[in-house]
Amino acid sequence: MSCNNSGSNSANHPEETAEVPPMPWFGMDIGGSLTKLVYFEPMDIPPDEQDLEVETLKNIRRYLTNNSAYGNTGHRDAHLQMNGVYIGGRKGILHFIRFPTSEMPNFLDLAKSKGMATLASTVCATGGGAYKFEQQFLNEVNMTLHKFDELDSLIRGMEFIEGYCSSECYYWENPKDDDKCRKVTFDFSRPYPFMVVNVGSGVSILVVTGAGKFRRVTGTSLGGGTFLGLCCLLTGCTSFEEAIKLAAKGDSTKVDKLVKDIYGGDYSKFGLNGDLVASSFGQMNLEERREAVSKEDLAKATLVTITNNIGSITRMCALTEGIERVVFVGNFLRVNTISMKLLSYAMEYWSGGALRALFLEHEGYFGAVGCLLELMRTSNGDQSES
Ligand SMILES: Nc1ncnc2c1ncn2[C@@H]1O[C@H](COP(=O)(O)OP(=O)(O)OP(=O)(O)O)[C@@H](O)[C@H]1O
Ligand SMILES: CC(C)(CO)[C@@H](O)C(=O)NCCC(=O)O
Repeated sequence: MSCNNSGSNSANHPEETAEVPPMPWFGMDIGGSLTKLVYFEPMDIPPDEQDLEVETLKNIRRYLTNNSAYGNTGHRDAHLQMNGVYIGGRKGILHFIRFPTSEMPNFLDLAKSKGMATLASTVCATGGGAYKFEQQFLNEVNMTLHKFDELDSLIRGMEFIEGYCSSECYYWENPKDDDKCRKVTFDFSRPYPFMVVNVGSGVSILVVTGAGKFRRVTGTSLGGGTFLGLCCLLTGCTSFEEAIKLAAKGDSTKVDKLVKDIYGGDYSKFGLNGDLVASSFGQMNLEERREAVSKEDLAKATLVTITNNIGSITRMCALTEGIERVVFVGNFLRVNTISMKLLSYAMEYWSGGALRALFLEHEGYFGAVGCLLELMRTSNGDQSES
């Protein structure tokens, strides 16, 4: 990940250097589908401190940084790694790790086996799971979770990373044209006001008006979890990656009813192009149509349905709020250029070019980063939210 360190966040914040908690430094976002773990690996350990460093701490560092897969389901996103980051007056590397939240019992076993319970470390967590798993963390690894709000953490993490990486923010140019479509870096140094659409299991839509100033406008339960759940039901696939691969090969127009299927062409009076979806899954009431579709078509139709619904709600919010820039984040967008391009096109098309869809490279990790930053303010643990 190419990040310049000249952003405003590369300066050491006074509150971050005052008194810092003992290592290891983690930020954890325990979501409805995925748990995101951001680990700060210090690169400036003086030799005398290296000698003093407890074996457990060294082992944890080695284990996390030497592997990119943990068990069957944990992954480190090495392509997102950020070098030369200053946090809490220390210089180091940020590592980005994820695993399914359903694997939490295995994660706790692993943490126990690596000796986490013997370290006097503060663990900061956000996301619903910080509340749901609080007791398990205490009982099984003797860890008290310091909990932070997921949306506060999200915004804090976005501001930090955007200030660090000049190429973090981008948009898709010519999203409808496969030959001309390209990813273009967007200068997001003067961002306010903007909207954030966080597409996780469910979707939260926020309006951000200044540094750390935001409100949650609305949300929808039809999100990334819905796409994956429906796709598993309809196609028999068993993972997000598989669902996206199927969708990439499918044709949703065999599943959906288009305006031209109803009108025979455009519905010109109200500007509805014939190729527009009039009714998602609208062909599937007929047996012969059902027999003619493949699981690839069904996966694509599911992806298009969920994405267009998110796009439609977003557009209405942006209109109501009078906002022109929308940043889409969340792991639903992971390896999912189909949805990013659809959202880009939909924002542009329906707003007559006024709205721009923006995306961030560290798409699903901002909550965990924000949480790690909060850790710097909790050396004595008194900032935790109840
Ligand atoms: N490897 C994966 N396994 C499961 N889901 C994945 C994976 N990669 C991407 N996804 C998608 O990302 C979504 C989860 O995104 P994210 O991690 O941002 O949300 P979350 O924090 O789990 O959910 P919420 O914020 O609603 O609690 C899933 O619903 C799925 O659509
Ligand atoms: C419940 C959360 C905030 C958990 O991250 C998220 O999944 C969400 O915003 N769901 C949508 C809830 C709604 O209908 O507004």
